[in-house]
Amino acid sequence: MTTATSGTLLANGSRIVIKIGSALLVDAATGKLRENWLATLAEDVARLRARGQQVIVVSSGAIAVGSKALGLGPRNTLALEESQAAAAFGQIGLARAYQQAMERHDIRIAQVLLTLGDTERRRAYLNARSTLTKLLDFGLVPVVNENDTVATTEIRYGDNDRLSARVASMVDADCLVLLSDVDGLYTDDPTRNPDAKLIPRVDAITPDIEAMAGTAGTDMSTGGMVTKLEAARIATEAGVHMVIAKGAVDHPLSAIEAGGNATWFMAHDTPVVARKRWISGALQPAGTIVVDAGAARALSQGRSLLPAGVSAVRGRFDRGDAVIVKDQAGTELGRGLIAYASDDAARIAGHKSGEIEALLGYRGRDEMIHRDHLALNRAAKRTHNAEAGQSTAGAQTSET
Ligand SMILES: Nc1ncnc2c1ncn2[C@@H]1O[C@H](COP(=O)(O)OP(=O)(O)O)[C@@H](O)[C@H]1O
Ligand SMILES: N[C@@H](CCC(=O)OP(=O)(O)O)C(=O)O
Repeated sequence: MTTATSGTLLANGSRIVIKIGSALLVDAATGKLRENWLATLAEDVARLRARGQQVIVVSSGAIAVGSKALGLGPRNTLALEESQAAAAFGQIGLARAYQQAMERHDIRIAQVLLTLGDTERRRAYLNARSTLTKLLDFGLVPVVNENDTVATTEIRYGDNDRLSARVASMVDADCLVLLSDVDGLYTDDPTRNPDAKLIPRVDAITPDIEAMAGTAGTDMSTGGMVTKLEAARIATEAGVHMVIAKGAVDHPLSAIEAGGNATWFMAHDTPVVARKRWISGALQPAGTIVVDAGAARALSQGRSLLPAGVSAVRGRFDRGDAVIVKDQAGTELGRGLIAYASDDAARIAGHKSGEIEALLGYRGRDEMIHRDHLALNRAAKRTHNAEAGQSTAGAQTSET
């Protein structure tokens, strides 16, 4: 991959998550936030937003700021309750610094504190996802950190590398940027081995790649490369590209786009993602299915389309053909492979799945389009997220 291509992945993504490490944001000697640097990051964020990109920041630094101000020792020497108290104190200063830096560009921020459990338990996950997407729809920049004060050993990440990857996967981001004190993954820890070489691109996180990762180089940070590779695995498996780059330069995002040193971890296409890409990009649609509002909302939650949610069938097609799915206003929601030929689809449209056999004389599939065969447009997913919280009861779709 050329550096131009890698910069393009950041420039072209519509949703970007940026993780900022403690060592970058906080001066180790004074424990003060690097406000001048933050100002250049805010300029970068404003530039991304001006071209229509949505941005989420995941920022570390609460413990580093709080522990210094409370006169406590380095982070790796603190007891859990000391670091939790330091985080509670430091988080206020952290949020204020982001607010001041961003409001110079008329960007409003919102604070979101999450634990590991919040990204793993389904209900909490769905709530966190809809809050984040609602904030993006409102035009805000969510600033996320771990909810250190409530997190017990079992439910805490302890590192924002993995948290940021979960957030990126949760909101269906295109690109996750880990800004660090190092400009990428090296063959060995470059702070200990001067012969270590930068690896510009990783397509698969093999045992050889894992063997290169060491722990953190400063006593302010946690995890080092080990948690960054774990983040890369979470992100790439969820279809999110990830890049590790040096943050300690002015305008660090511009530097990445300009093709500066970095390591890119390329997103995987899972079989379902690959099939959906093929459905939406390669197949010529033979007809159109119009769905009602409840079905449109529930489709965007990832459910299958049942006949009952279909209000019109247009065109002539066979079973297995690609069709366009539209809402009643005529907006394309996505494309999918239909389980019925057009005549049968028209006959069962608006009917419950249990009536299919009586209507057609054979027991076909319950779903008109199975969710694994439905490639939704991003905007359709966002519409749902913006409306999440509204009841989808009665929506004519299926969890299958
Ligand atoms: N193979 C490696 N390549 C690059 N850095 C490595 C490697 N192994 C260990 N490290 C260490 O990881 C550090 C970055 O992680 P960390 O200090 O946790 O940063 P952050 O605060 O940005 O999360 C580097 O400064 C380096 O000391
Ligand atoms: N939640 C913690 C940050 C945890 C963390 O991952 O820190 P870092 O390794 O510097 O990214 C804090 O705000 O201090």
